[in-house]
Amino acid sequence: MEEPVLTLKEVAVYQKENLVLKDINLEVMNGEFVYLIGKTGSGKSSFMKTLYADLPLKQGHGRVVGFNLKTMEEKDIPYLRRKLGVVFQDFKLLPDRNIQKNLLFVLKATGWKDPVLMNARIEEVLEKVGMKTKGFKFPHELSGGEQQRVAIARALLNDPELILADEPTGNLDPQTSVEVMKVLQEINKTGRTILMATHDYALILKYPSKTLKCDGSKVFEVVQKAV
Ligand SMILES: Nc1ncnc2c1ncn2[C@@H]1O[C@H](COP(=O)(O)OP(=O)(O)OP(=O)(O)O)[C@@H](O)[C@H]1O
Repeated sequence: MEEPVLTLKEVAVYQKENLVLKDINLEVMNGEFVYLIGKTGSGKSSFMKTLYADLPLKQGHGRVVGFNLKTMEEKDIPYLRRKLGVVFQDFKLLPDRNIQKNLLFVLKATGWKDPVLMNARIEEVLEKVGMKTKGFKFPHELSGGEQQRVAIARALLNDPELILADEPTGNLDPQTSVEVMKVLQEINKTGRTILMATHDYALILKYPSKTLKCDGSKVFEVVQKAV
C-alpha cells in the first residue's frame, strides 16, 4: 500500500515548554487537499512549523514525506525542506533582487548547477502560476496576489511531495484570494498534496475539501456544514 505523505500518531506540539496541541492522530494521502482551520492562537502555525521541523517534535510519532520527525537530525532538515514547498502569509521574497533571481537563489541553495536547466525550471514554475512575463520585476513592483503567486512558484521549484501553505491568502483581498486559491487548486489537480492553514471560511465554502480544526488543544476533522 502507498505510504501516506504525512502520518502523525499521538503527537503533541509545543512552543518551548508550553503545550499548544496534543493527541494529534492524522494521515494525509498523496493528492489530498486539506484545510487547517482554527481561531487566532489555536496553534495552526505551530502545527505547520512542526511539520517543516522549525519546531522539534518532542512527543509522539511523526512522519513527513518519508522523514521521521522524531529521530531526524539537524543536518537532515535541508533535505526534508527540499521535499516540501512552504508558502507563507507574508510571501517572504528577497526584496533586493528580481523574481528570476529570487528563484535562482533557491535553486542554487538546493544544489542545482546547470544554468540552462535552472533557467528552464524557473520558466516552467512561473508559467504554472501565470507569471512567466514578470521575471524581471522586483517584488515591490508586484501586487500582493502576484507576489504570492511567485512564492507558490518558488515552493514548486524542487517538485515537492507536500505543499504547506500557512494562511497564503491572509494578506490578500477576497478577489485576489480566489485567484491564488485557483492556482493552488490547479497544482493540486496535477497530483500534488496540499495542506493549507486558513481563517478564510468563504474560500472553504467555495472550494470544499477535507477540513481539520485546531480547537481546545486538539486537532479534529470537521464536516463541511459545521465549519
Ligand atoms: N515563538 C513563540 N514562542 C512562544 N509561544 C509562541 C510562539 N509562537 C506562538 N506561540 C504561542 O503558541 C500558541 C499558538 O500560536 P500559533 O501562532 O501556532 O497559532 P495560530 O493558530 O497559527 O494563530 P494565527 O492564526 O494568529 O497565526 C499561542 O498561544 C501563541 O501565543
